[in-house]
Amino acid sequence: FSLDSFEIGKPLGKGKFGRVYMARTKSEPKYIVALKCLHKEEIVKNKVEKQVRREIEIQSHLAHPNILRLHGYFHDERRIFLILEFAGRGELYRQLSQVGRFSEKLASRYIAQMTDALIYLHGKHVIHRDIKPENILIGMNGELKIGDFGWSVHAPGNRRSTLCGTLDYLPPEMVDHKEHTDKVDLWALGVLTYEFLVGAPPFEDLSGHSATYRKITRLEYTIPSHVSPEAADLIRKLLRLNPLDRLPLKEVAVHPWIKKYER
Ligand SMILES: CC(C)CCNC(=O)Cn1cc(-c2ccc3c(-c4nc5ccccc5[nH]4)n[nH]c3c2)cn1
Repeated sequence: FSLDSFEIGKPLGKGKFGRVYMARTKSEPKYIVALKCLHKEEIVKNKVEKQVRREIEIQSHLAHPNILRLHGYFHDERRIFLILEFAGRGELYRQLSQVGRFSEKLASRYIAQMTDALIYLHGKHVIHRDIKPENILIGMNGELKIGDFGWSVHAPGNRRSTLCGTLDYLPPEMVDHKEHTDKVDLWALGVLTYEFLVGAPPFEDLSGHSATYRKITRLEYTIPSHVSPEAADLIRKLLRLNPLDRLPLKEVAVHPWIKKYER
């Protein structure tokens, strides 16, 4: 592949270190993809070439219906191009902000898909570490696709550089810069379940980062009464300070709130 193999369409947003465009292969079969353009000088300037190489290496070996595919990549002297799967219904956080919060049925089916994807990732000793609505896309048939692998590492990981963006999904062990395991994704799954049902993350504190840190490390959150007892039970079993106390993925997959709505 080269840039010449594609007709470039509308911009789909700006991911990390670059922009993403809708694109179509010129030759038959005409394939719609998301073409991400990364600028080499940006990558070098931000000293993330190792991370980008690792992310490309990780993502190119993953194949799961709920994980966004990296079909391939190529580069010219200035840029790296990633040929990513096009997700037909766009960004999950947009859907969530449009409707406010999801029904129990939709939230349960989404969490079941995320659980499947995490079982697959952890089976390959990959920790995602950045599960949040902004990194999840929706496919043509309404299925979720985990996108960005900006922070995935081979377990056990120990994040070095500072995190940018929201802290809402950070588990206590990462707040305290402790060594962490794949159990960080279980915490994030609990935060995601809460946010799908409530419309805001459990430890959100708009007054700033330190307030959010404090709520996380003290496990300060409340579950609104409209959330069903089964969903509340699952949230409580995932949002545990001790990573070893969090419900394992195999048990999440058969939890009553998940079984209740499965197809
Ligand atoms: C190597 C590393 C630094 C980057 C590797 N990871 C990514 O590139 C993660 N990433 C995926 C995207 C992305 C963004 C948007 C889309 C879309 C998409 N489909 C849409 C439909 C309607 C409206 C918006 C849409 N965006 N499909 N696939 C995408 C893929 C952006 N960054």
